[in-house]
Amino acid sequence: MASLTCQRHMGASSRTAAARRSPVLRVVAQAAPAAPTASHAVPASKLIDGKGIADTIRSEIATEVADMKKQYGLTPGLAVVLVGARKDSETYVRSKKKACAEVGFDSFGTDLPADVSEEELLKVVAAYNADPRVHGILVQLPLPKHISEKRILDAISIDKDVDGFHPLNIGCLAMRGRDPLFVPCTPKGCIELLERMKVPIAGKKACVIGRSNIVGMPAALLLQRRDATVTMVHSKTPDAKKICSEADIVIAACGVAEMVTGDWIKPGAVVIDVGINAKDDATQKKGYRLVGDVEFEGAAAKASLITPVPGGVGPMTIAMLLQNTLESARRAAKGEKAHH
Ligand SMILES: Nc1nc2c(c(=O)[nH]1)N[C@@H](CN(C=O)c1ccc(C(=O)N[C@@H](CCC(=O)O)C(=O)O)cc1)CN2
Repeated sequence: MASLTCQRHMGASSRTAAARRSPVLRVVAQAAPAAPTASHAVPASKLIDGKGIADTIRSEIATEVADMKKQYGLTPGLAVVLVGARKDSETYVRSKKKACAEVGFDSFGTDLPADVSEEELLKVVAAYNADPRVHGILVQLPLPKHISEKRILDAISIDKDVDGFHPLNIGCLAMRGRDPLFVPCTPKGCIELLERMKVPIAGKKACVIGRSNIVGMPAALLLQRRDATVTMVHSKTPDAKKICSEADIVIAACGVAEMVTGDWIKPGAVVIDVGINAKDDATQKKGYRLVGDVEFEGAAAKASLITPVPGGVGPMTIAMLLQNTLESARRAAKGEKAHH
């Protein structure tokens, strides 16, 4: 096992299975006719424009990449590994590669069939671990059932773990006096939205709904590191609504479409919705529309600020991935490496 010195760097079931990964598309059938598209009815001053903020971050990154190329002759490189042919995963992988091209990164990709063996996948990861052109490695989740996600994520070099899912990175996130090399992209994006919107976090009550390894748990740790008083609620929490309705900041990542209704929200609270669910909507060309884990209009009526779905947290996930990869390339340019 690697012995890690990571203080050097700083930076920052349908129901339950979906909640473990996020933001991810979940399909929700709906008998009643579709409601009108949500964010139209809400004043712009209440909306957190995740897409706009992500675009700003991406152009900041493009400038830094150009500088890095000039100063060090180094181009950041991201490797994206896709196993199988899930439509949503294919879309996210395509978006990641496109985002790389737009900011001037090199991107590397390996697409493997759904029945690939764990050993083959481990070989691909090992090759990217050893490739000096690659500064970040991302294995798109979820993986097919026969592959141990744990084994694959553990195999990614912590120096290149731009998803921040390696247990050593998560462990450092959880410990006082330690900093992870990388923070998982979706929760990092949630905090970046709060910070760019100048939402005070220290001393505030925060409620994180959902306890997944990739969103809920790291989001709670990040809020706590910023001196919020954090309560995590989940499917076994008695009266989650009451706890949530006392929070100044709500991060909803439970994987249940529109579960968080207006009566969960304290007047003036800031609401960050991580969910992405497809809801039948006959008025839409595709026959569905995307909704979050928050019932948007009801929550927006109570909140001071709220993220829409789509256009909220989702685009930030990719912006944070680029940020993590850039940071990894910067460390490589400076010859920094975690101790193994
Ligand atoms: N290895 C990883 N796998 C997965 C992660 C992850 O962070 N690392 N997260 C999710 C999926 N995801 C990135 O991979 C992701 C999800 C959604 C979006 C996004 O921009 N969503 C848009 C809507 C897109 C649509 O129309 O469907 C939005 O919310 O506006 C980006 C990335 C699971 N797997």
